[in-house]
Amino acid sequence: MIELDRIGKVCRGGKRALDGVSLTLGPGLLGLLGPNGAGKSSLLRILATVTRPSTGTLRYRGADAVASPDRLRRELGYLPQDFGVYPNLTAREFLAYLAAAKGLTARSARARTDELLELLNLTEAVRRPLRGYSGGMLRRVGIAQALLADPQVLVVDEPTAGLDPEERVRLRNLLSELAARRAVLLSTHIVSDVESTADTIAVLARGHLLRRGTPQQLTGELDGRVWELTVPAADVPAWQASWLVGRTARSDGGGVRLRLIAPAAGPGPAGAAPVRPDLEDVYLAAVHGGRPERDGPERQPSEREGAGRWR
Ligand SMILES: Nc1ncnc2c1ncn2[C@@H]1O[C@H](COP(=O)(O)OP(=O)(O)OP(=O)(O)O)[C@@H](O)[C@H]1O
Repeated sequence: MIELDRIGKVCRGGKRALDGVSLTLGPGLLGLLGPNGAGKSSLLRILATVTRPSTGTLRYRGADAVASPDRLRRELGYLPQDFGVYPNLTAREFLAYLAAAKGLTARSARARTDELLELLNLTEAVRRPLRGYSGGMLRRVGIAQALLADPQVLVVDEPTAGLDPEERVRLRNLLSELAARRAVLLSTHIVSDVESTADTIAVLARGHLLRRGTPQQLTGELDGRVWELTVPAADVPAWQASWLVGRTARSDGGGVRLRLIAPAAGPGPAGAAPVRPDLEDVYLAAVHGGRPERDGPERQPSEREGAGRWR
């Protein structure tokens, strides 16, 4: 449906936000994971044709969408990260205004607005000005505006930022439902936003696409590389210096349970138990290359230390 081929973006001042990113987007939910500054927003702005790539091509249904963006613009809904509203308008007035700007007739705008207010559970608040809405309600208004033209493609940039856990779950479920009938791209730095709902995951860091696949494929790639063991609390910094440490948890006996991600499959440290990799491990391994967080990318494990250690 949408093909990005070797997309690069150099920002004003020379900063390279994206470098050679190739990605296809089809029906279903694609979760774009990456830390702050990875280039997610830059990629989404290019997809939404708000900005042009410096290099590479963007194609929609086979046609060049940089040279001729009209069709993609008509068929794409976009919720930017810094989505703003007119605080004195009600949700209905705001959506009606945007529907008019998108060229919907007054009649279809009214029908579509009512439908979306219902879908996004905003009917009760419909007479109140937007300035009194919670963060979660405003995100839902943001999703509603992105859905006004019943888009084939929905692109949402960090939509769960600032939401409480309940609102986060509701939004996650809604996006998953919407992805049943269209292509949805959801960017986030929070693994749990996409863990149970994404059909495909892509991991972006430092402007590069590091991984892409189904959650099963990506976790399968880490088989034999994730370990857990309990260590005394005082030893945690030493482990963190030589291993990529994922989740930690206090254990009953006063120690700390560590989750270790090795750069390659091999024997784990003495006393460690192999565990099933999850998407958080995939994300950390991709972003840090399986190395301890403080290490530079060129570091290699010494043979004496075994496959798992980087010292
Ligand atoms: N207009 C711009 N001018 C200069 N640098 C920019 C511009 N837009 C983005 N950048 C830089 O490009 C890199 C990628 O930014 P981008 O906003 O795309 O990342 P992100 O993954 O969306 O992160 P965040 O979640 O923090 O917004 C960052 O280092 C950012 O500072």
